[in-house]
Amino acid sequence: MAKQKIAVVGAGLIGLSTAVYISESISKCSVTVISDKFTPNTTSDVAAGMLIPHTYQGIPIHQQKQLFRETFDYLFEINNSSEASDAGINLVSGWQIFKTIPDEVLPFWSDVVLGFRSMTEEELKKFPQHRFGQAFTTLKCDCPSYLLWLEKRLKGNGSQVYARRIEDLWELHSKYDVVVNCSGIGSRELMGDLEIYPVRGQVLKVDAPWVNHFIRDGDGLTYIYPGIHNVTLGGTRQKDNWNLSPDPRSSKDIFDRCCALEPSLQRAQDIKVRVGLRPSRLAVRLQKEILVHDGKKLPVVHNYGHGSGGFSVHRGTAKEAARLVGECIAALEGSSLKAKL
Ligand SMILES: Cc1cc2nc3c(=O)[nH]c(=O)nc-3n(C[C@H](O)[C@H](O)[C@H](O)COP(=O)(O)OP(=O)(O)OC[C@H]3O[C@@H](n4cnc5c(N)ncnc54)[C@H](O)[C@@H]3O)c2cc1C
Ligand SMILES: O=C([O-])CC(=O)C(=O)O
Repeated sequence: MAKQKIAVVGAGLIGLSTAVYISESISKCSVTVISDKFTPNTTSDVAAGMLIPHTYQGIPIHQQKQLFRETFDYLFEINNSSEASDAGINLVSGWQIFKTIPDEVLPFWSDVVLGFRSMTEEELKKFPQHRFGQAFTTLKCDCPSYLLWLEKRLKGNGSQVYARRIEDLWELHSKYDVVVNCSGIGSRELMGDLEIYPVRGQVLKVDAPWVNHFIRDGDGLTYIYPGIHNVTLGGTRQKDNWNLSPDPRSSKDIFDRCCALEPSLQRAQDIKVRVGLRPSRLAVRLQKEILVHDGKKLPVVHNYGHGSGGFSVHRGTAKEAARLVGECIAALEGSSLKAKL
């Protein structure tokens, strides 16, 4: 039987990781990634890349935990291999601190990260404004390195990668059997999905190599995340704001908030400002859809809407998207067999 041709739209974290999963798990297909932007110009490049889950209101907690666990285990294996530095993956320990005791003292992901415990009184002395904290070790991606590594893996296994903007998924019908839509915030226009909205995030990427412990305020607004090449200082969360230009007042506010938690950051050098639009939705859209037009059918698998947590769940959602692609291929093969009989 001829190989089924799969087009993946989008070359951010979700498109590339989904394309890698499909190409490495389904032998009877060829994979092509088509995207208008590539690293270093995607939202995924702006992210801090920390594996700390955000809660999706529209997904049952046990499923979110499973998506996180699959992603953590996958990246932990890379971290423990000689690929770690090429892939830009490292382990990082640190603190999530709270001004008041949170409702969830033990979050659902506490037994997936490593060594989760409450902070001691001694540790909390560093943060006089905060009353409670969680200490743990998790993984961090250097996002541009990880995206390049995924792209290299894809090209290495014979997949194709093209730069092109898609206005309508039907453009792909004549050449591809199944389309996988990983266009992130682009799905608002491409699919007319009004459930997806941007949450603007501005961060600073700074040089401060002496900072090697992460600090995250539990309010989710202020964070200091040391990575392989720089430290990410955050942030902002501005719902429905599409502005990709850096705002100098936000930069000063972020810097001041981070210095209040880690005063040594006053000496940080080489400060770069980055802005990204989190593709936010009540739940990730991880679903099969058969588009029908003029009697023709186009099987589509959607995988978009990861909001603030794409890095934390990407491998899990890639696996589920690949399973749905497998179902589409089985249905196509079944119908072509029927047509021959
Ligand atoms: C400031 C900030 C910090 C973050 N920190 C973290 C973190 O620490 N941990 C975490 O888990 N998550 C974090 N995130 C969230 C994470 O970045 C996102 O969830 C993730 O990057 C989404 O990936 P994506 O591939 O869906 O989107 P994108 O990276 O936006 O990729 C979408 C792709 O689709 C392409 N595309 C769109 N429309 C079309 C079209 N019509 N035709 C062709 N191509 C198209 C785009 O060019 C792009 O290549 C952060 C986000 C921000 C903004
Ligand atoms: O909240 C965090 O710790 C980082 C993040 O995911 C974001 O800014 O979206």
